[in-house]
Amino acid sequence: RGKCNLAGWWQNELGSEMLVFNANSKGNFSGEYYTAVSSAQKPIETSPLRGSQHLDEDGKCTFGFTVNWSKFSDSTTVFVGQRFEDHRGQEVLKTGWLLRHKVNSLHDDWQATRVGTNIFTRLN
Ligand SMILES: O=C(CCCC[C@@H]1SC[C@@H]2NC(=O)N[C@@H]21)Nc1ccc([N+](=O)[O-])cc1
Repeated sequence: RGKCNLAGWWQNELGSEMLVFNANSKGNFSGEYYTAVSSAQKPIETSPLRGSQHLDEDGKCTFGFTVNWSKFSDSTTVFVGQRFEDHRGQEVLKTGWLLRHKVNSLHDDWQATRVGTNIFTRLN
């Protein structure tokens, strides 16, 4: 883990928040995701995340994690990104994501995957 400790509370520009628990010696971690936005029909609920990170000493580790939108939505998001420190030494997680929601037939598969980016900073 060294300088690349992702554990703690993060927020992104959408107002979503996530709590990341300490990674183990293999770089695997888990946590909880509280999305501020959703296109699902049911009320938003806390959802589990699982991921893995590199354990670079320089603090610029890459990582990925999957959020299973548990009960409120039949969908899954995978985030992939890297940790940086900005000019003020503030930690930033630059991420890209793919959001796959369940569709009822192969004919609808074309519309099932959304893509985007999120920037996370530590929740003060
Ligand atoms: O809405 C959802 C589940 C919640 C997704 C939140 C996304 S994850 C990437 C981005 N970063 C965040 O912090 N929050 C958003 N599932 C869903 C989406 C679309 C449809 N659909 O039918 O179109 C159904 C369910």
